[in-house]
Amino acid sequence: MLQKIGFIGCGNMTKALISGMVQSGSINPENIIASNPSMPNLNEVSEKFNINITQNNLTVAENSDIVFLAVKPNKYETVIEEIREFLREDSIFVTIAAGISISECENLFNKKLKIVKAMPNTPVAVGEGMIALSFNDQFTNEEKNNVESLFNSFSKTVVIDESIMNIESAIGGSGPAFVYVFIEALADSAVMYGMPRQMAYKVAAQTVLGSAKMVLESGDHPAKLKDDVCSPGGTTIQSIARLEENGFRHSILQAVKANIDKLNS
Ligand SMILES: NC(=O)C1=CN([C@@H]2O[C@H](COP(=O)(O)OP(=O)(O)OC[C@H]3O[C@@H](n4cnc5c(N)ncnc54)[C@H](OP(=O)(O)O)[C@@H]3O)[C@@H](O)[C@H]2O)C=CC1
Ligand SMILES: O=C(O)[C@@H]1CCC=N1
Repeated sequence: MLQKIGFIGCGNMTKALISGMVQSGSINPENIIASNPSMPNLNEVSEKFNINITQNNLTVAENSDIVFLAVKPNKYETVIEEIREFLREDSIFVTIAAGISISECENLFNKKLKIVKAMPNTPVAVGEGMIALSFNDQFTNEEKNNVESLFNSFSKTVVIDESIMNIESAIGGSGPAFVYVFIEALADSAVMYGMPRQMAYKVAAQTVLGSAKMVLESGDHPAKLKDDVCSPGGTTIQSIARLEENGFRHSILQAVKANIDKLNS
């Protein structure tokens, strides 16, 4: 059983993961510990979620069954060097860093460890996360199932081959930022015509949420769902024509390409 869950680095992604874990009710906050050099984020998660906190990464490394390394990719080498002798042989190490591969982590540890590459996104904080998982060759099927069950208890998950992890990262990990820009733009355009701003955010966000649910639950192709909204000679098709004229789809394709190019650089 994966009883004790540790986070090294308590930034935006750790705060979202802890929020999702605790609010799902599937993980007892007493079994979560996070470390960070500075205190403000630690105090925030301690006050909000009642988890354990420390400024010492080794306390997390030594006392956790599953250790998330949630620092920026450029800090990986230093932190792995710091903790490598302190992780237990049977611990599971989870890397969530964009663009860092399992084999890079294996090389930094320079010993056999159970390593999961996980790519979460911030909506995990509200129970609507998407997490992709890849495992190295050190897991039994039962251990993989246990890890998957843990992630499934607070998020949607998908197990993928690591060769497509950067693609998943570009749309699943980064995607929420694209969607927030879309929501903000939609709301701004309503504000421009006089709608109160908070009302505009509510209408725009609920519209995105409902549309996403239609894709997930109807099983219909997104193009069919779009066609259902576009009345012949109506208003929506005027907007769609303008979006196409301005290269909306191409712009998204280019945004994802830039993301993947950066991950591969
Ligand atoms: N944000 C996101 O949506 C996603 C992020 N990720 C990945 O998650 C990781 C973290 O990203 P994110 O949370 O956004 O970044 P943040 O900058 O918000 O958080 C990083 C945290 O690491 C802490 N830190 C710095 N040095 C150390 C150290 N030596 N030991 C322990 N903690 C340290 C920082 O503390 P301090 O501020 O005190 O320096 C900070 O709180 C990245 O690798 C990123 O690729 C993956 C998917 C999505
Ligand atoms: O921007 C980043 O580098 C991270 C990875 C995925 C989301 N945020």
